[in-house]
Amino acid sequence: MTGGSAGRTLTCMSAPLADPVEHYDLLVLGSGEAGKYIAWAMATSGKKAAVIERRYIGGSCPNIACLPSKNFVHSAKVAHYASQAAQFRLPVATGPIDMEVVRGRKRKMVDGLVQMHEGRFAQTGAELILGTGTFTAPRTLHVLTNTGMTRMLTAETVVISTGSRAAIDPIPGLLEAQPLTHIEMLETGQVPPHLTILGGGYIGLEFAQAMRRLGSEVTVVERNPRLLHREDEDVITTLTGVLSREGIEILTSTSVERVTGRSGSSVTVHTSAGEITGTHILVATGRTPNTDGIGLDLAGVTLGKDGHIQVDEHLRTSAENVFAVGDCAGSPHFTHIAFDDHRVVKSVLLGKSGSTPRSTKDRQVPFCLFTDPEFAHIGLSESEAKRQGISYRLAKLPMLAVLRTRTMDESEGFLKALISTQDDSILGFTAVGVGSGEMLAAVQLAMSANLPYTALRDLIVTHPTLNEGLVYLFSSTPPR
Ligand SMILES: Cc1cc2nc3c(=O)[nH]c(=O)nc-3n(C[C@H](O)[C@H](O)[C@H](O)COP(=O)(O)OP(=O)(O)OC[C@H]3O[C@@H](n4cnc5c(N)ncnc54)[C@H](O)[C@@H]3O)c2cc1C
Ligand SMILES: NC(=O)c1ccc[n+]([C@@H]2O[C@H](COP(=O)([O-])OP(=O)(O)OC[C@H]3O[C@@H](n4cnc5c(N)ncnc54)[C@H](O)[C@@H]3O)[C@@H](O)[C@H]2O)c1
Repeated sequence: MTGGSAGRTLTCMSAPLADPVEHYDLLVLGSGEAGKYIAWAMATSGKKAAVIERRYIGGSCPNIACLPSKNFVHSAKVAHYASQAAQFRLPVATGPIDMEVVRGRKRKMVDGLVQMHEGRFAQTGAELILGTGTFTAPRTLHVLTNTGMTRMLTAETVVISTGSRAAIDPIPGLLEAQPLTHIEMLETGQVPPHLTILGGGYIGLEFAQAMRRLGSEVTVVERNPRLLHREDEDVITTLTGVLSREGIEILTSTSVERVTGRSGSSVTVHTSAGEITGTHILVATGRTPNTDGIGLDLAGVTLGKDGHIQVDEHLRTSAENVFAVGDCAGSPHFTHIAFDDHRVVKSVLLGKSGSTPRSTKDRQVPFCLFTDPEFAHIGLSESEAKRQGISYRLAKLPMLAVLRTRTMDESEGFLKALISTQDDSILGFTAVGVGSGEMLAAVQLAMSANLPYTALRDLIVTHPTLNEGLVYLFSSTPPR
């Protein structure tokens, strides 16, 4: 190991000392969802394993992505409830939101999650090396540690799990405007008076509603004709209606030509639909994989056209005994998919000899957008079925018919399922409504177990729960 500048001066006086090479069974670059679980599993099975992480212990999800954003979403929901206090004949909460308090609750949660991860490293014996890793040769990583030391590491097996970052389009003036990404948004200590959000996808919509409920004026600029443009029309109509009624300005089919000013004071977005002047700008226009500048060419790892690492169905890269997982490997950008990637690689590394390893082929990709109401989906969508010419029977139910929603005064949305015309299998399920993300798993389980829709239709489900809605939904399936 070499030290900082003092150490380097000493070595210059004689022949430079190379770092001793330290050998591991497994090295993981990046401590995100898939990587950390692989390292913990390998260490638990007696292997010498280490994870190199430059900043976020446990990866994006607990530090700067899913969990802190859902923490904000929940604070915003509480603020929304408070704003409806009069309707419930409760004392009315007044005054603006103290964003430092909102951020403080989020920071406390994140601190707890980081401690939890540190505990898991200690418990499993996987080494956590805090520093930045770069490949210098196949399965060889140079690490500049966060304390200024350098280390040279090799391993039998390497897993690349470097994630992705917010894409910033080359729009004139955008970079100079110092826009917020989700990272800065989640660290803001003030409610932005007027937040302009570029992108009407997952990140854009979750933040749009949360920040509106916390007190911002919000404008969403989306280049496509619709928000969430890949989703079914009824999903988009419902969510667009909810967000508009909450006072969010939505501009679709709008292209951004240039940006002037600076986020944090005054910033103007010049668009095809005119100028929008706000105080802050948030970019939420997609993700760029973290695959540049880490020596992947020296490691023999091939990239695809979009910058993701090329992998096979077992997440093997072009380099022998090197795997890539999660966002950087082009897996659908969800934490639960990264978690499944870990199962795939674990089954290759630790599976019983002769057994077929798990694969990414044809796996289910459920997802949930955490707006209020939530939007959750699994399997075939109606628009996709039409596009592919797949016939289906449609069961559809307004959330108003799920009686639990009436007790909460949260009856917006619907449930729908696509049922095969050949047999009784469930092809797809979509829910827009309160608790949709929780309801999804029951239908998903039926689908993965190849149960007919009648299994859910005929279940005795506790009354009054949201899942009871599934009984009514599947009872409305048209006959074959
Ligand atoms: C705002 C936001 C909200 C989201 N909400 C959800 C949600 O609700 N549900 C959901 O399923 N998904 C959500 N996602 C997506 C989800 O966060 C990602 O798909 C998931 O975190 C990807 O995990 P990963 O392991 O591939 O990468 P990451 O978790 O990003 O891990 C990569 C790690 O590698 C480190 N790293 C990178 N390069 C190096 C290097 N050279 N040396 C050392 N370390 C390095 C990074 O610091 C990082 O910690 C959200 C994403 C964002 C941005
Ligand atoms: N609840 C969740 O599971 C969750 C939450 C947040 C993020 N994520 C994951 O993170 C990923 C990234 O989220 P995201 O919102 O950045 O990407 P996204 O792909 O979901 O949405 C990006 C949106 O920006 C639009 N866009 C792109 N360039 C634009 C421009 N120049 N001007 C205006 N609009 C533009 C696109 O048309 C698209 O609608 C998601 O795809 C998702 O996989 C998941």
